[in-house]
Amino acid sequence: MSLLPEPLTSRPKGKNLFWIDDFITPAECAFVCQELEFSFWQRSSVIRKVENNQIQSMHSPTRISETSGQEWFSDELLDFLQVLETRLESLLGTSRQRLEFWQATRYEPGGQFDYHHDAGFWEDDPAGERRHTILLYLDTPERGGQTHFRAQDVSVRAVAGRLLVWNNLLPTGSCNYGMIHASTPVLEGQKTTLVTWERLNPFRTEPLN
Ligand SMILES: O=C(O)CCC(=O)C(=O)O
Ligand SMILES: [Fe+2]
Repeated sequence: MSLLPEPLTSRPKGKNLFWIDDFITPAECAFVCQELEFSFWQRSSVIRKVENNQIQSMHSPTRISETSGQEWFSDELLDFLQVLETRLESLLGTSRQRLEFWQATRYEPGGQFDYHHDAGFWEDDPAGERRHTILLYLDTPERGGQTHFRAQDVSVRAVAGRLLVWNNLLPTGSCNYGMIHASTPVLEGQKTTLVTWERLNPFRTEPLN
């Protein structure tokens, strides 16, 4: 008999999203947060389409948080991500080659990410659109910080160890604008996440480490 809690999957009917509690253990959450403490954090950016369908990454008052990209992660954290990706490959039936590089995000009280779409920018990219968003909550803010899908009327609480996955695309492969979502303001405590996106085609040309 295992003493670890059984992972519990919640899948609201017809909503293109699900979450799994205890996808990683409290000890793993603590380990990742500790490794991230000494990572290099920068103000988070948003993606916009500008003239000629060009994509630009820019700072915006609609996103108040800090981001640390995988290029800043410690070797120990990269080793853990290998284990995590193996779990994700079997969960989603995908290959890690399709995953973008990981980003950590942290929100302090007042931090938020206003309503936006994760897809709709990469129809002409060789790696294709962002099919799935894969979001892992690493800590549990006392108040606020839910991921809110306003057109789906679904709000998911940030709980340490919870994995949230949603599909950004319609069956045709184009952006499902019904998956518009936000990270609602953190009101008390801190919210830290790890996020990646599964593209339709291979994204990584080199191994992780
Ligand atoms: O942190 C969240 O709850 C949502 C994050 C998000 O939407 C994103 O990183 O694209
Ligand atoms: Fe998003």
